[in-house]
Amino acid sequence: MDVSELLDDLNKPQREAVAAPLGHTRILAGAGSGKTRVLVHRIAWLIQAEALSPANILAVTFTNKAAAEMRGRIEQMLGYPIGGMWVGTFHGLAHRLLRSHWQEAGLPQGFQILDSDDQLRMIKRIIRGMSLDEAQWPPKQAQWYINGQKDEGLRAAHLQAGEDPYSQNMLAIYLAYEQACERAGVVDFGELLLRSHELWLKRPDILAHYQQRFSQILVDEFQDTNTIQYAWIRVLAGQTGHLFIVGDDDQSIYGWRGAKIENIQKFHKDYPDASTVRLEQNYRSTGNILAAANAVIANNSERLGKELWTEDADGEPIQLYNAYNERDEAAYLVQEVRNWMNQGGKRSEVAVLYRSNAQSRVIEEALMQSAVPYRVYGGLRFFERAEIKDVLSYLRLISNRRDDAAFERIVNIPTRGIGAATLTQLRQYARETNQSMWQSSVDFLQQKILPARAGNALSAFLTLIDSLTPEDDSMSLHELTALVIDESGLRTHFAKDKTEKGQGRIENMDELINATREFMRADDEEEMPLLDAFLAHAALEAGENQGDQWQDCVQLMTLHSAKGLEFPIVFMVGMEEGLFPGQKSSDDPLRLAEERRLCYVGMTRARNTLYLLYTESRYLYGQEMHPRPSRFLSEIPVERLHQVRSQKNMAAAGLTAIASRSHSADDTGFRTGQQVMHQKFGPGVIIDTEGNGSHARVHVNFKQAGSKWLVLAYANLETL
Ligand SMILES: Nc1ncnc2c1ncn2[C@@H]1O[C@H](COP(=O)(O)OP(=O)(O)OP(=O)(O)O)[C@@H](O)[C@H]1O
Ligand SMILES: [Mg+2]
Repeated sequence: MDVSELLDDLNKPQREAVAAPLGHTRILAGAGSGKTRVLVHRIAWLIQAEALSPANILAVTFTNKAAAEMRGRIEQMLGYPIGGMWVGTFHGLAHRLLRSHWQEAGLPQGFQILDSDDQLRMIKRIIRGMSLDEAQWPPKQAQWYINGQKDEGLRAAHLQAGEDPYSQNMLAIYLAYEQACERAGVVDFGELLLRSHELWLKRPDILAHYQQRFSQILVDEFQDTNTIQYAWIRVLAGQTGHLFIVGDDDQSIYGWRGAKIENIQKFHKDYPDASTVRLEQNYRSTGNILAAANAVIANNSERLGKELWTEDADGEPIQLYNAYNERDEAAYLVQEVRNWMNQGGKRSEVAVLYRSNAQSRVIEEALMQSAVPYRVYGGLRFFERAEIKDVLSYLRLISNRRDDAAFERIVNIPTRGIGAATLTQLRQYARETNQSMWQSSVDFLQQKILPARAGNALSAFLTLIDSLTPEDDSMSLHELTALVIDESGLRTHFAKDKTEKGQGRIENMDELINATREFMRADDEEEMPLLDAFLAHAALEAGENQGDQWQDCVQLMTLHSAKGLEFPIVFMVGMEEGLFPGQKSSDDPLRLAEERRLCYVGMTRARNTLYLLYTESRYLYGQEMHPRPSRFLSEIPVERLHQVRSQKNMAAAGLTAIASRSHSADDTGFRTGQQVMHQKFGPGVIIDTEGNGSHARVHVNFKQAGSKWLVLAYANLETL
């Protein structure tokens, strides 16, 4: 593609933006108006028309997937690879920077990334170590506090506790957490940005190097940057760098995680000479979809205000389906997907979007039963599954003995007789001597502090890790992974669990071996040991590459992770009050506005057909609900909607659909929703049933004991 062609498939304001003179540019425009397309063309323009080197360009995208697509698209346009360009997420880019400057940033060379689950465990331990009551000081709350401070660029040292116990304890936990991370040589997600930002501030020479290099900085989805991310960009741009930011205030959906819509306006104040381009033509959706989305978002106040129009025909009306319950909802969805496939459509052209991850299970089941391949983005991702994290923790400890989170996770998995008392002693010693758990263990063994049995068990564990650590690089990563799974005893451990769950865990571990076999280091990671590159990949990309990349799959994801994407067919499920908008948002105008933006994001993902589904009754989080239809549905002009079936039919169809399934009353003698009594656990409600005969199981939500799966043959349940 030569220079003139770069501008061919663009409208006038888009061309203006792509070919803008070097300087600061802000693009403010609604969904599907070509913002991302303009950003991609701009990069090609910088290289071709402005004769800049790809190495001068740094582009920030919202997901790793978007980054890969962007790179591919530009290479396709230019006809050659653009290795030197940096494109990635904020976290990915910050991570890359810290890998190159670990020493200057005060990190160990093999520092590992702590994902939010690891982080929570660590915080839990700290709270216990401080003898605080976990019920009164929930670890999740402390995690939220810590991450919130980091998003604002604040360390414990920057903060001052007030008089109240809340701020005092939170600050103390934050401080202890920072020290524990330091000791373990691990960084959490927020730390990646915070630390690279600090690195630049304390090392002007390093900053100058990057400022000289990255004269062009482009940011997609700017409306969802938080304080530290914006600060990071500003520092990098300095006096000479040029910023090209694109965003849509109506699509800001991460306020709950510290994103600041205001950054869009702040940008204008911080860079008064920036030119602003507005795009108003939508190229993605049909007239009906666009009109409906515009009508919904119009209910928000305090918008920067823009209208979108399309040259497209109205297209099909929006399909509104009133399901009987969540299974009926899933059954209808599967039926429509199959219709689409029968017409020659591809599965990957279909997206199912939900508000909460917990909604995916029923839909997954329905798709599975009909043998429709699907892929889940986000949610319980492959790399977040317990057994995978166990194996990864072994690998992490193999790579870095100071990784306390990994040590703690697997020291007694599978059980090897290292008890809580030993661990408490070790932790205390580690804190006092400011050493890792590993080093503390070594000291303990040398000084023969532990009783013989505990000492032997601990010593066996250390020997195991040492023996698994390769001495040279003659062993491939997947051989090492297989070895770890077998020698650690994890395989035998999980094989003892004969249920499907246990089987699934083994399959997952085998899939991990596949993942390590297929893993290829990125160009910029050549210096890094393959194992470390893989561990970083596992932490950063969790879930994004799940399933077989090449298989034609229906795409399942939360509304949040659908941002920036588009699909010919979109199903939005669970359009119900209490779920979407969520319960807590109903009486908080700010949160409600954010939910509405999320609805706008969801609707504008659809190109041709949009389905909105809601149910009369739903089991979620172990409770039965009888929700009202979402208020967002009533904000859509009726002439844009087509009610798919009448409510009465629906209820009947829903009932037969349920009765015809294996999960029905005939198999177990119980039905969902039934009240039961258990001798030990007390009263509860059946929330699911499966299997039959002696294998029949019921899932019961007990008032006191929480939810449990019980085998009917042994449960002695009484109906109430
Ligand atoms: N001038 C154009 N001519 C034809 N198609 C276009 C044009 N501009 C954009 N498109 C197409 O419209 C769709 C939406 O574009 P894009 O994804 O860049 O929009 P966006 O503004 O980034 O949307 P979002 O806000 O959802 O991120 C894409 O399929 C894109 O290829
Ligand atoms: Mg976009």
